[in-house]
Amino acid sequence: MATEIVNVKEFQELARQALPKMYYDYYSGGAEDQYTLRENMEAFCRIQIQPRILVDVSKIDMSTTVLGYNTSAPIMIAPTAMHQLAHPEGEVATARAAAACNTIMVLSYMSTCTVEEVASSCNAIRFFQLYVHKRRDVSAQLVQRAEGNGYKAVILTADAPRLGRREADIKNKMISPQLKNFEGLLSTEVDKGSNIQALASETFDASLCWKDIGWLRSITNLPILIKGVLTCEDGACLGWMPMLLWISHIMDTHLDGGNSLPRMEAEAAIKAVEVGFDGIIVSNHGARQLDYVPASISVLEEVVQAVGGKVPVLFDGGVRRGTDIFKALALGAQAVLVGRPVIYGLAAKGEYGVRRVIEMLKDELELSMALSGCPSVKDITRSHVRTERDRLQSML
Ligand SMILES: Cc1cc2nc3c(=O)[nH]c(=O)nc-3n(C[C@H](O)[C@H](O)[C@H](O)COP(=O)(O)O)c2cc1C
Ligand SMILES: CCCCC(=O)C(=O)O
Repeated sequence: MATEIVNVKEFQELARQALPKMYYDYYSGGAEDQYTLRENMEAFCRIQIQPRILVDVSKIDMSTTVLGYNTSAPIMIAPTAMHQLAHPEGEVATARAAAACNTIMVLSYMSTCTVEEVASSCNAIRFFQLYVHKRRDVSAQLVQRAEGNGYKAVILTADAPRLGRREADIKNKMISPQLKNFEGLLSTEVDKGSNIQALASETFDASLCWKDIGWLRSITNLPILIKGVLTCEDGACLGWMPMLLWISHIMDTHLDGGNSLPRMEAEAAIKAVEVGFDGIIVSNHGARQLDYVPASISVLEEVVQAVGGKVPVLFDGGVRRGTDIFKALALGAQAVLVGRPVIYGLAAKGEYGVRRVIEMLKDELELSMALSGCPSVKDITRSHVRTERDRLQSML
């Protein structure tokens, strides 16, 4: 008899056994040295939980809202490309699992099932992730199809003017399937170099910048969130060195103020709000773009502070445990998105596997809340966690 799967991480090994190496490497890999890939998970380990005792936790309520939509728990499915390489039912299976768990799914611009197929497969609440294509009319058509098919928000991924360097994909000559969303719109059969790389360079508009957001507003009435903008060294410095914060405070107060590192971080967050985004996703793209950026959990708090509650802040990168979700909520995220574990569940056991992944994370979060004295998500506060920065500050 097969041994019982007891946590999300164990699905990774099942996926490795189920998938051709080329696809497993594509899903699991990160950029270059994969430093940030390791950091995304290890940074969670450096945050401790500070539980409260003797709180009535006989009932735990994990439900929350994201952009006004009710969800059973603050856990969403991150946009990840090409689910049919993991399982023949692809994104349709993922969406059905999302519906069964009452969780929000973000469909990738690079999906293998079409926007319409996913929409008609179930009643999951769906958001649509957007890459801005070099041919703007292609992206505009996709956004309008999503809006017409009941997707509730657009998530603009802003950390991919070019594709990160994933060396396994280069070695494996990773090939992407034909993406049905683009049938009749453009050819995705590109056969030079690493096909995935060629697909990306054919697609991504590297000239996209802040001033183009007006164009995006003009093509849709949906709320627009921005994903991946706020992960930079600035936040990590702030997290690691309280002295730098102090020095920067002095610089801000007494010098020109415009060039200090933490200020730049805050400005990026504020800019996203000023430009009119309806939400922010703190993300380093699962460590697949620029290597040596900080773990996304280590910059979350600075972003939350800079945004100051004006729009919701969501989070992704390295979430593998209910305690990870608890930590992200304590640091100010409204919900987390989960990327690879969902694909591993899909590869191992199809729709059922995705459901199990989400259920396991929900069960772990519920237990974490009970054991830390938090009967509802709003009871999870900043003082329920202790970060490295807190520990360093307490030494001063
Ligand atoms: C295989 C794979 C494909 C991805 N495809 C996309 C994509 O099409 N669009 C996007 O915005 N992000 C994409 N991402 C990034 C995820 O949305 C998310 O930021 C990341 O997976 C979160 O980290 P985690 O995998 O540790 O949970 C992809 C990630 C992976 C692993
Ligand atoms: C060209 C496919 C890009 C999908 C993506 O965002 C990723 O693999 O991280």
